[in-house]
Formats: sequence, structure tokens, C-alpha cells
Amino acid sequence: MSNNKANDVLHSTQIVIEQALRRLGYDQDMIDLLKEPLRLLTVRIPVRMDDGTTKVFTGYRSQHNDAVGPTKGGVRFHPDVTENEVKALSIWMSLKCGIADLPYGGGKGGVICDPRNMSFREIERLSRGYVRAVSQIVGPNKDIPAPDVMTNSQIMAWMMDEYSRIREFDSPGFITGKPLVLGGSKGRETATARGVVIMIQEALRIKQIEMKDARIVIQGFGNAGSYLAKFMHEAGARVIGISDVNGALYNEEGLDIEYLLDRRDSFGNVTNLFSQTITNDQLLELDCDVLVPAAIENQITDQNASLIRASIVVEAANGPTTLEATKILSDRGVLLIPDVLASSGGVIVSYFEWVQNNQGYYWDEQEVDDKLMLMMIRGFNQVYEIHRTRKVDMRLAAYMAGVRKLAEAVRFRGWV
Ligand SMILES: NC(=O)C1=CN([C@@H]2O[C@H](COP(=O)(O)OP(=O)(O)OC[C@H]3O[C@@H](n4cnc5c(N)ncnc54)[C@H](O)[C@@H]3O)[C@@H](O)[C@H]2O)C=CC1
Ligand SMILES: O=C(O)CCC(=O)C(=O)O
Repeated sequence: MSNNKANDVLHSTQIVIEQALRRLGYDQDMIDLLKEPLRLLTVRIPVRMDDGTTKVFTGYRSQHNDAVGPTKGGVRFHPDVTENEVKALSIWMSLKCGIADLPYGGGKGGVICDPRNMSFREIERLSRGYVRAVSQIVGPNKDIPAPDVMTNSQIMAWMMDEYSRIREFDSPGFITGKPLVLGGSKGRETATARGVVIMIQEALRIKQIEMKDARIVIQGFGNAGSYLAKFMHEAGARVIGISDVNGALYNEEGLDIEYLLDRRDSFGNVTNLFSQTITNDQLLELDCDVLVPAAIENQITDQNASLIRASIVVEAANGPTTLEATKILSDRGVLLIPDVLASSGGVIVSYFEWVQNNQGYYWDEQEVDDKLMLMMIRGFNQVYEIHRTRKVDMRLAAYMAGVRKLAEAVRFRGWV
């Protein structure tokens, strides 16, 4: 396979979706339906910049499938957003919702932009413009956005406010990941990391490694990566490497996580404050027990998979490992906890947020964390059991677990 195809996240997702559906006994018609989103909206968003000029941004909203319920998934602000990436991300959301047994299908949005080079007000105008542009196809019972790369609770607040203005109705359930004062859920900000911690605990148990002996390396120090570093440090593990887009930090004795958390900026950058850094490539190849990619796609490839020294890889990021690399890692006996399972903590607590918005009754953080733990462990057991009994790698097992309910819903509805 050419490198471009290998790194095309949509193409590789479609390969595994097809394998999963075939193993579950479905025919080509089901594969044809589920390997593409039902809907993809491309929008152009004019934004008045602070210097008085108007810049036109391109954005997307992809809705993979709504047979189970409304579609759900984050919105990404990043210069490398592409149509295929957003489509793949929406399919992964369907799989996450399927594994966690949420009443949703998968959706995802993205805008090609670089918020690191935009002012606060420009980001607000872009966020509001995006909602105006996609407002016809989203809504609390249609498609519910949330945060993802370089979007946060402030952006969710602007988006909710814009949607409420358009609908002339206060609509907290339109979006999740909101600030607490606007109907956000306790525990949503930390949910992705909390879910990853639970997966690491399960993986360590299987590999018979004690938490206190575990050496952890985390790529990415944003929402997912930084809270993960904090929780692993608090759990007694040694976080020996972290990174951001600019580079990586390494200390065999363990990094000063509290200091790093204090100094990171709102985009998850911290390594620029240090002179002694290593590269992201070197970080991935460090001798450690658990490697957690928590940044972007295609970080572990056929070029470096045989050099990974961790015995456990837990994918907090979406799509960090290519299919070729998945095979190399599984052949080498590395326990890989795939993204659609490992990073589902975010959408699970988003679901809790939506339920609380619908009820108008709010839970305490302990209740959120306890329910999250139950759902993550149930998901893990399901996937691990398929991996063990059907003798398939963990990614295929997760796809089989994730697509099962969706395919049944499609069948009951009589769509194929
Ligand atoms: N925020 C959430 O609730 C969820 C996030 N995820 C996934 O987790 C990953 C990270 O998301 P967030 O932490 O929310 O994003 P973020 O924007 O808060 O942080 C991203 C981090 O990755 C770093 N990074 C960016 N490009 C990089 C590169 N080429 N090499 C190394 N580091 C790089 C950034 O410097 C930053 O530290 C993404 O794949 C996202 O889709 C998955 C589930 C939920
Ligand atoms: O919280 C959500 O609804 C979606 C989170 C997300 O975008 C993801 O899991 O990739």
C-alpha cells in the first residue's frame, strides 16, 4: 500500500469496518452503507478579522449514521483538517458510541484554521459562524457537537449561545463540554483522561505490572494528555516523557508534572520553555511500559512500530496508529487499547451532560466518575473478550463490538 493510502485515515477505517462486518456475518449492502457517512456538509464561513478584512474559512460536519439515535461528536479547529479526516472521525464516533452502548450515532466537525494565530474575538466570530453555517443539520435531538482538538468549553459556550439565538430558545442540550455555569457536567473536562486511566489500569493488570512500577510516556499535553499525566502521577506511576507539537521532555526519574501543568498554555504547549528537549520521534521510542499517543493521527507507523519499546499502547488520540503499525505491534505481543475504546470517556460523560440537561437535574462528580468507570470497564471486557475468543487483534475486536448495535439498528429499520 502506498504511504499516502496507508496514512489516509478514512481508507484504513473502511478496511477495518469491512472486516468487522464480514466477521459479524453482514453482506456487502451493509458494508456499502456503513463505510461512508450518511451526510457530509461543507460550509464556507466568512469571518470579520480584527484588522477589518474578511477571511473565509472552510468547515465540515459529517454525520456517519443516525439509525441508533442523534449523531454526536466533537468539532476540531486545526490547519490540517480535511474532508476525509472528518468523515473518518465521525465513523470512529459511531464505534465509540456502539462500544459504550450510548443512544447515539457518530458525528464530527472540523474547521480549517489555526486558532493559535487568531485573537479571542476572531475565534468567537468563527465559532458563531460555524454554528450558523451548520444550524440546519444540528440540534439537541439531531446532532450534538462537543470539544476536540483546539476547541474548549469557552468555544462550546459561544456555539450554544449562537444556536440558542437562532432557535430563540435556550438550548443547553445542543452541545456538550460546556462550562459548568451553562449546564456543563462535572467531570467532562477530565473525562477523556479518566477513561484512559481506567484502560491503563486494565492493561497493567493483564500484563501483571504494578501501577507503582509503571513508566508512562505521553505524546500531547492538551486536554487529554495533561490530565492523564496528572492522574497517572497521582496514581503513583512514573511519567517519564511528555510532548507537545514543538518537542518532548524526558526524565527517567519522572517529570515534575505539577510544574508542567502550571506552565502549559491553553493549547497544551509547554516544551518551548525548556532548552533540553528531545523530538517527538525519540519520545515514541523511549523505553517505558505504557505509551499513550494523545495528540494527532498517524504517529505510530510501519516506520517506527518495530522500534516502540512499550509493552502497552493506549490510544487516547483518535487514529494515532496506522493499520500496518497495528499489525506490527500485535505480532510483537504489544497490548494495544484502540482509540474507539480508550478515548471513549469524553463522549460517555458528554452523554451524561446531555442527560442532565434533558432532566434539568445535575449529578455530583463522584456519580459521574463512578458511572464512567462502569461503562469503560464494561467496554474493555467486551472488546477483550472478542479479541480472545475470536482471535482477532484488539482494533478489529473493538470495531466488531462498536459496529454490532449500529448494524442491528440499520437492519431493524429496514435500511438494507
Ligand atoms: N478533548 C476530548 O474530549 C477528546 C479528545 N480526543 C482526542 O485526543 C487527541 C488530543 O485531543 P485534545 O487533548 O483535546 O487536544 P488539545 O488541542 O487540547 O491538545 C493537543 C496536544 O497535542 C499536541 N500536538 C499537536 N500536534 C502534535 C504533533 N504533531 N506532535 C506532537 N504533539 C502534537 C499539542 O501541542 C497539544 O499538546 C485528539 O486526537 C482528539 O481527537 C479523543 C476523545 C475526546
Ligand atoms: O464528547 C463528545 O461528544 C465527543 C468527543 C470526541 O469528539 C471524540 O471522542 O473524539
